[in-house]
Amino acid sequence: MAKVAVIGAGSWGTALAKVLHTNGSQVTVWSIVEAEIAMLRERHEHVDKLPGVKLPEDMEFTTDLKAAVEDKEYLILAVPSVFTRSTAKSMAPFVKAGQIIVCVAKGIEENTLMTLSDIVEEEVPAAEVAVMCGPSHAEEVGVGLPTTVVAGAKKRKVAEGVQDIFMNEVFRVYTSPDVLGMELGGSLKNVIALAAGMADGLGYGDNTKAALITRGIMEMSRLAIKMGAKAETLSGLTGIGDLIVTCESRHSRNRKAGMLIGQGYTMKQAMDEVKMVVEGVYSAKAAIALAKKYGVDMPIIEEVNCVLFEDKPAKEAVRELMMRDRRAEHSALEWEA
Ligand SMILES: NC(=O)C1=CN([C@@H]2O[C@H](COP(=O)(O)OP(=O)(O)OC[C@H]3O[C@@H](n4cnc5c(N)ncnc54)[C@H](OP(=O)(O)O)[C@@H]3O)[C@@H](O)[C@H]2O)C=CC1
Ligand SMILES: O=C(CO)COP(=O)(O)O
Repeated sequence: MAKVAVIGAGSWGTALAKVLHTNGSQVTVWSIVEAEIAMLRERHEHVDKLPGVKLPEDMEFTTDLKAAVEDKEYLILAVPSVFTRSTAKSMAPFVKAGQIIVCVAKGIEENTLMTLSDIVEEEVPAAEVAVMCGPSHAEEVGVGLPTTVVAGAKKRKVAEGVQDIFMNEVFRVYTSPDVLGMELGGSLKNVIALAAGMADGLGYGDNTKAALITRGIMEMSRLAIKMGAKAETLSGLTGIGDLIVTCESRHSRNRKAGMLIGQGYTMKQAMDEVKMVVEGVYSAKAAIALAKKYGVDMPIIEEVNCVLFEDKPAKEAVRELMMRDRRAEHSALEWEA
C-alpha cells in the first residue's frame, strides 16, 4: 500500500484521490481552502466541483501541509498552474530526498515560460519530479469511465512507479520519457480548445471544429518539436488525444469559456460563469511568447490572444484565419518538377 498525498482538492485532485484509494493507497487530501476541507470532511463529496462522486470514509482531509507531505511516497500536485510555484515553495521544507512529486496540472508560467515540472524541480530540489496527463475529465474519471493517461518522468523507474499506483481496469496508464512534449501538449491544447469553444458559441459546425483540431495540433507540434519535444508525443494521448477531448467534451471548462466568449461574453465574464479554473486563458500569453521566442507561426493561438486580451470579436478572428495568405497544407512536401 502506497502512502500518497493529493495536494489540491479541486475537481481533478478529488477524482485522482478516489482512483488512488480504489487501488489500495492510503490517501490524504490537502487544500489551502479551509471551507473546502470542512466540506470534504463532512460530506465526503466535493459538492461544488465534483458533485455525485462519493469519497471513502477513511480518506483524510487536511489544511496542514506539513502533515500532508511528511512520510508520503507520492505527492500529487493538483493545484491550478498559477498556484504551482507558491504551493511547491510551501511544500519544499517538508519534502525529503526520494519523495516523488507528480504534476497533474496543465500550464506554462507566464513570466518565466517554464513548464510546471521545471518549476517544481527548481522549488523542491529534493524531490523526484514526474508528470501525468492525457485525455481525462475529472467528471468521467470520478465515476469510473474507461480513461487513458500517460505518466512521464526522466527516469523509467519513476514513471513506472506512478503507473503502478494509478493503473486499474478503468484507468490505464502508459509511460513516457518525453516530459516536455507531454507538458507542452497538455497546456497548448487548452488554448486551441478555447478557439473550438468560440466556434461552437458562434454557431459554427463540425467542419470548423475539425479544422481547428487539425490545424491546432499542427501549430502545437511545430512549437513543441522546435523546443525539443518528440513528434510521437504530440500525436499521442497527451497531444492530439487531449486536444480532441478538450475541444469536444461537454465537461471542458476551456471549451465552455470559449463558447461563452463566442456568444458575446467578455473573458472575465466567461471565467466567472465557468467557476472552475480555465487554464487556456493563463497559457495563451505564454504560448504566443514561446512562439515568438522560437520563431514559430501559431495563427490560431495568436487570434485567441487577440480575442481574450484585445477585445477582438471571435467572428472577426475566424474570418482572419480563413483569409490568411493561401498556402500548401504541408509546406515540406515536394511537388513534381
Ligand atoms: N478537472 C479536470 O478534469 C482536469 C484538470 N486538470 C488540471 O488540473 C489542474 C487543477 O484543475 P481542477 O482541479 O479542475 O481545478 P478546480 O477549479 O476544480 O479547483 C481548483 C482548486 O484550487 C484551489 N485554490 C484556490 N486558491 C488556491 C491557492 N492559492 N493555492 C492552491 N490552491 C488554490 C481552489 O479552491 P477554491 O475552491 O477556493 O477555488 C480549488 O480547490 C488544472 O491545471 C487543470 O488543467 C487536468 C486534467 C483534468
Ligand atoms: O485537461 C482536461 C481534460 O484532459 C480538462 O480540460 P478543461 O480544463 O478544459 O476542463
